[in-house]
Amino acid sequence: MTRKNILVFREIPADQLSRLQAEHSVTVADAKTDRAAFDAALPTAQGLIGSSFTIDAAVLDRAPKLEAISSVSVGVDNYALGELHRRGIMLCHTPGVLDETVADTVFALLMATSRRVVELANMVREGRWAKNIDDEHFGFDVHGKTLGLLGFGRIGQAIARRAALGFGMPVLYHSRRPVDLASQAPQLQGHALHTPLPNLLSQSDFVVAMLPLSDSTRGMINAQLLSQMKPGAVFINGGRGATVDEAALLAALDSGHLRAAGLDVFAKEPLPLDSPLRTHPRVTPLPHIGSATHETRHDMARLAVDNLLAALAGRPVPAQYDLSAA
Ligand SMILES: NC(=O)C1=CN([C@@H]2O[C@H](COP(=O)(O)OP(=O)(O)OC[C@H]3O[C@@H](n4cnc5c(N)ncnc54)[C@H](O)[C@@H]3O)[C@@H](O)[C@H]2O)C=CC1
Ligand SMILES: O=C(O)C(=O)CO
Repeated sequence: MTRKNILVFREIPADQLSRLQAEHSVTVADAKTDRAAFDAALPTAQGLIGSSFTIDAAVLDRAPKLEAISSVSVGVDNYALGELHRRGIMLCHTPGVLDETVADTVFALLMATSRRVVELANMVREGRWAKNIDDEHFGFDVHGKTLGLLGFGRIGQAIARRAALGFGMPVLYHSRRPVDLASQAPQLQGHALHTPLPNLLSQSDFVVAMLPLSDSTRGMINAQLLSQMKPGAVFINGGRGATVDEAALLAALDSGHLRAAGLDVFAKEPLPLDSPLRTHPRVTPLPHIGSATHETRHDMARLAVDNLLAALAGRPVPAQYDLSAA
């Protein structure tokens, strides 16, 4: 079998790197921290594997031999999809293996915002627990409340299962099209309802965004949408930061219309030090850790390596991203 040139543009676990090295010539050059080495390897690269780096037309122009990119992520918003399609370069990603872990993270944000976990833990740590806790420190229940999901795909449904089956929460969802629960998510039958967006927003105690970033979702969660949310509702974003107008979100928090926000993702990451979201007392910010467990990051890397090895060998690829609509 012909050995091909693979460029690993963000570190992957050693056992998965070895699988690539067994079959191909591999260069490891972090695109963000070792840019010169990355640039030097691009002209001969036939396969790329990594994540969290923008691969646009300018990068592709310098990679004339490229056959396939394997992203160690399910989201593909940092790739120039139309350019990949036009140039006949395959894109692979890691759907499915991270669903449960990301849903856990979203639930951590639901609990943290509602029960004021970070704020009250800090009160104890800083020696400010001076009297019995009373209503000044009370939170709000999560169980039994209504959950509105923007995005009801693989991860949205994993969140819905936790909410409906574990926390007794009615689930309303908004997606591009209704999901046939009987065949695709039987556990959610009778628990989740495809709901017109205005109704979902006005009825939900928690609105969770689990949307991909695309032309249709960029800035979708804007002032108008936020104003339709129930007064006192909590907003959680586990999808992509740029689906939200962050200034409008801050205004909705400051006016008291929204009670709190839990954010794993931001329009700009890492979150700039001068972002008011970083220190806002009613925002729980996380550094994009949705899938960041040892087990799941390893599973993602393994699937990404499976994808790339199959793509370069011309075998069926486990998780190819469909570029035909790009
Ligand atoms: N915080 C984190 O660490 C992570 C974030 N993500 C983000 O979550 C996204 C979703 O992942 P999956 O559930 O696997 O994707 P999916 O493709 O299974 O589901 C996407 C859902 O969004 C809906 N949707 C898309 N465009 C829409 C629009 N314009 N209006 C209404 N609904 C729309 C679809 O109908 C579908 O229900 C990823 O694309 C990624 O950006 C994924 C993994 C980890
Ligand atoms: O997979 C993704 O899209 C992420 O954001 C990180 O897991």
